[in-house]
Amino acid sequence: MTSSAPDDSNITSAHNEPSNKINIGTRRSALARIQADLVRDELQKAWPEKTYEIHAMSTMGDKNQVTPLHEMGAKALWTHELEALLLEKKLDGVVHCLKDMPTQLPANLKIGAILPGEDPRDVLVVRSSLNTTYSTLSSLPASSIIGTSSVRRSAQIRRKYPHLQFADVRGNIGTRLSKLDDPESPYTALVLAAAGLKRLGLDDRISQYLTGKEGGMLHAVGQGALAIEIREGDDEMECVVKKIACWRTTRQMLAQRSLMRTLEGGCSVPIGVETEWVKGETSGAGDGDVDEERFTNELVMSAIVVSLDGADAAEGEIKKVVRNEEDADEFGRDMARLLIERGASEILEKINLNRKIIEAQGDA
Ligand SMILES: NCc1[nH]cc(CCC(=O)O)c1CC(=O)O
Repeated sequence: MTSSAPDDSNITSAHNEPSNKINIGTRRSALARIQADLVRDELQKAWPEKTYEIHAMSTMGDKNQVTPLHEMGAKALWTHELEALLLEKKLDGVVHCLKDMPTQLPANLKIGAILPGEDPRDVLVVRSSLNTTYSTLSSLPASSIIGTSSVRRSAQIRRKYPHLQFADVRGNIGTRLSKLDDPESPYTALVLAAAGLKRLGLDDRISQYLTGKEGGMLHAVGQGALAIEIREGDDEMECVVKKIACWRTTRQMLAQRSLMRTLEGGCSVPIGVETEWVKGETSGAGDGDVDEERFTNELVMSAIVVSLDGADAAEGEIKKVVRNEEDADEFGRDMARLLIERGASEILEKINLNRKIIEAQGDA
């Protein structure tokens, strides 16, 4: 009934098949496959009469692990080959970590559904040989090397822990963990997303959970959430995936993505965010699950834009009633406006200018 195709050649045209067969695309990493299986299982529960096939494919982003991320056109690399198959109707939906999706999707594609979120936090993973000695960022000795290729992570850590150093680390989560533990490795610890580790059953590698309060680290926009990308106008597929969507997570994520879109930051720009539903003073009248919404219709968002060296930051926190997706979008724009008032544009302009100088010098 379900299988993982080893390569593109196994893909048959979905539009030639009976419409109760759903073709789901995903990347080839262990995590991507687990995520696709998770989505398939949920769909199967929601629509047991349909059949599902998962097509796992490697993408350019997976193959090229040498070129610095910000020089590769960033996020599109992980997604565009799968998106081409989606547009050709060889796939009906593509499962992504929402974090890896650009805020502006290609023409004729859209997010069909956002699923209930996994833990959105970043975590510290200390090298096996040292993880009984050190378990927090603050306990790491001076000049410890943190493996991360994310400027959002390194900039925020630099801000709070200026005695730490950083080195790039790339590859799937499994690859990164083996690089960390390799006796020859320079790394003392990595910072990773809790969601990926938990989905892989690697929670036992987590040394410290990082949040705004703990370690001064806000996570990436979209972190922890899975999204299903579909074609615009594919109303049938939209109806299928909407049944497994989570409206609460959807609104959080739309707010986060609206912030990022307004600030025009890609994944290579240090924007951190945290959102949480809290019990509001006003009640009822949402367009989601009214009973539940009565108790938690206010969204709190904390966000930060940091300079690469961690010296400058624009930060803010907003709490607001979010009753629908339009409110969520507006919430993100409000937060962007607040951060801009507090100097975010200057920080982002400086980062973009530095990148242009480096590119002009041909410095890979
Ligand atoms: N950029 C890679 C990536 N994209 C999504 C996740 C984790 C899972 C998620 O955030 O949903 C990861 C790994 C990481 O950052 O540690």
